[in-house]
Amino acid sequence: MQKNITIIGTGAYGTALANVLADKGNNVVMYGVVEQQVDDISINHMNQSFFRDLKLNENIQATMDFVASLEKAEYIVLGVPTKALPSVLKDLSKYLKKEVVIINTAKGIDEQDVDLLSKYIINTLQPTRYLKGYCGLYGPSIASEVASREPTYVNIASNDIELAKEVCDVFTNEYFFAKPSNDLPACEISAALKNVIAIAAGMIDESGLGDNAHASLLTYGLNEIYKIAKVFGAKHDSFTNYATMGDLVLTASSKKSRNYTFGRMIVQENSAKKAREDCDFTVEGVGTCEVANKILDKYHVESKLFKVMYEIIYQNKAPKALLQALFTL
Ligand SMILES: NC(=O)C1=CN([C@@H]2O[C@H](COP(=O)(O)OP(=O)(O)OC[C@H]3O[C@@H](n4cnc5c(N)ncnc54)[C@H](OP(=O)(O)O)[C@@H]3O)[C@@H](O)[C@H]2O)C=CC1
Ligand SMILES: O=C(CO)COP(=O)(O)O
Repeated sequence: MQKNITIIGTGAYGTALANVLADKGNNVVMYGVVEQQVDDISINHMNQSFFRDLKLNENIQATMDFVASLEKAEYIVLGVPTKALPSVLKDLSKYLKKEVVIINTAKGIDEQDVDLLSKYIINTLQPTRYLKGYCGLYGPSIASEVASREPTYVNIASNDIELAKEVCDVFTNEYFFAKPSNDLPACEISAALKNVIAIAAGMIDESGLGDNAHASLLTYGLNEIYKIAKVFGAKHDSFTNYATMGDLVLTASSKKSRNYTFGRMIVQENSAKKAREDCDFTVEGVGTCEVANKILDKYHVESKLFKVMYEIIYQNKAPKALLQALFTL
């Protein structure tokens, strides 16, 4: 059955998911803060800031009017980066007037409480009494490929598995396949932390260490992610699904990944500081690396990989420290 869905954010992923949902026959309204993107979607049925000449589903509407965008919403997809969530949630708390299911796609960790992003979102919206349910959507899904309607599998994770199944039905179409998971901590912690491993993988590959080293890093990284996710109640069984292993393999191997590309820039410029200054695209792994280190401290977890990545990104340690930490005796 046709659902009314609002997507917050007219960036790469919000737009890709709008296409998925509209192709399924849902009514999709996007809310954006960038006029050029909103107009491009509404008038030209394109979002050329991200997808050049790709034609989007013509039924997608876009607006800069937040209140109007929420009017009919039954489901709200949060399609903004983690750092934008506080302001989006503040606005939602103010303007929500009917019950909605929230589907978050931001890959991050709550920096303030050093805790799950889902907990932060739920705790912020619960007092409104309009939060009907919460899910996270995670998996190996580069936005441009999703927008081009290339086959993609993701997990919809929720503490309420029946809700996860319902939301999977809302998203699944002939090229986008959503599978339910009841392990929200595994999916969301892994979705966030894999971006740091992707930066490390970009560094390893740009250093010319070879495919063996690349695969070894991913194996090591997945184990380190599990060690940290366990703190939040993640189950080991969940570490072979799309949101965990799948997204790590993709993001840490694809030249289309911004985190991986940023890792390569660090080695090219021989400085994470310089790479950060030159980087004009969203790289969630940078912020996540800092919170990951707060988790290590708070919960007394050891991780050589996350520690050295913090030193490289935030303490100006030379990029070669990664190789010394992982590939020397
Ligand atoms: N791109 C991808 O392949 C995938 C991304 N994700 C995740 O999705 C999240 C969003 O990423 P992505 O779409 O790529 O990011 P982008 O940088 O492409 O787009 C983010 C969009 O959100 C806008 N925005 C920022 N603040 C607000 C706000 N307060 N209200 C409304 N819109 C706002 C930005 O505007 P402005 O430019 O002005 O800041 C921009 O249009 C990230 O957490 C990412 O990890 C998940 C899977 C795949
Ligand atoms: O999370 C992603 C794919 O699943 C997108 O990765 P990047 O943010 O590194 O481009």
